[in-house]
Amino acid sequence: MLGRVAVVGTGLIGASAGLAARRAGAGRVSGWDPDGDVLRVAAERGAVEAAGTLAEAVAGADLVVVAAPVAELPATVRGVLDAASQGCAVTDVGSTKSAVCAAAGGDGRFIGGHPICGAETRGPERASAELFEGATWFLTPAAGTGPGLLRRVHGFVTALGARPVAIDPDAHDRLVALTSHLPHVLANVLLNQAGASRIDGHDPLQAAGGSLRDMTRVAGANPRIWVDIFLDNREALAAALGDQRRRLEQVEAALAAGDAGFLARWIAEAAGNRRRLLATAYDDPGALQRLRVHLPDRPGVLAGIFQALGAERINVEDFEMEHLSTDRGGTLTILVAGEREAGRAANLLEAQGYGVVVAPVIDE
Ligand SMILES: NC(=O)C1=CN([C@@H]2O[C@H](COP(=O)(O)OP(=O)(O)OC[C@H]3O[C@@H](n4cnc5c(N)ncnc54)[C@H](O)[C@@H]3O)[C@@H](O)[C@H]2O)C=CC1
Ligand SMILES: O=C(O)C(=O)Cc1ccc(O)cc1
Repeated sequence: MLGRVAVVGTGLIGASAGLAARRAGAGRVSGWDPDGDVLRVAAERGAVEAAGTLAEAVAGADLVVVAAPVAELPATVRGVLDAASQGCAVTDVGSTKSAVCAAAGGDGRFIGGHPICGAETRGPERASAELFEGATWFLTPAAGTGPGLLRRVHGFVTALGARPVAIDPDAHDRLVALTSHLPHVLANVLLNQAGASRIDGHDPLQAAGGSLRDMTRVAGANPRIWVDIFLDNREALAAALGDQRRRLEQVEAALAAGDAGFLARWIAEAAGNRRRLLATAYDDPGALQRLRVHLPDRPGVLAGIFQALGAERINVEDFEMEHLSTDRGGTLTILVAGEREAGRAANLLEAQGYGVVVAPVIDE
């Protein structure tokens, strides 16, 4: 039983938490956001019941979820702890944990939190009750955390479909510097580098293939969130960037020396690491096959393909649609488990007149 929940900051993550809490049977979900329009939309979407003030939202709650931008979290969490009852658990969803945990000053009611999921968008318009399904959700219990309150936050995270993982706040910040903040920095660097270049009159962005698109999905993500995250985690991020620079220098040196052996070993090491990365999302990543299908830009084409695969009971593990232009159509990438299934899917789509390229996701 989730009891009464309050959400402070009803943007993308806060409103998603509200929707998911309601779906999981929370008694009542009240919400507050300093932006009246955001709060109104969150309420219209059924994520929260709008409260007039932070104190009104928090009054009578068993659990408060603070979902404000990282720079606002220390002061907001302190304000929530002042307003909340002695038996109320308080958590947050911020992308960094050290500063907000320090600001809570050892108050046993606060347990930091961070769901590892999201979208390159913001605001309650895009909120979804399913956002947290299957996601890792870090929690930072401390020595003074009350066991009953930890059980409440743990139960809340589980009820939203996520997997709670306990971690020390500083370790959390070093870990996400590597897994999330560094990739976001590099996505912006890659696009700005290609975007600022002209090669013999050509704009590289007009001629980019799948690798640039795949590596820059998160470029340009919500600056209201990401400026705060980069600055708040600047130490761990600087260390990660320093290590990155040394690794790039190794590649530069191998290129200068024509060291094919180094390059082959380096690629093989990355293939092994990619297998371990995918193993967290797929049961047998080695069996995954990637089908690339070029599609015309016409309504119903995608539905037709999925219906045909569904009728043959071919399970689509994952897919992505890359739209090129109205004239050039787009590329559909489908992941299917097993060579036999991939072959069946390719035959089916070729019989419908599509060109299909099949390749293993991990090329041994
Ligand atoms: N977007 C994502 O993919 C993820 C974001 N996070 C974290 O979740 C938090 C919220 O991010 P989003 O929902 O994506 O951003 P958002 O921009 O959609 O929502 C943030 C909301 O916080 C409100 N806000 C600003 N100052 C506030 C204050 N002092 N008190 C209460 N609310 C305040 C804003 O008006 C806005 O509605 C951030 O700390 C972010 O680091 C965590 C995991 C994933
Ligand atoms: O995986 C990523 O880096 C994302 O882009 C989604 C995301 C964004 C912010 C977080 O704090 C956690 C996950």
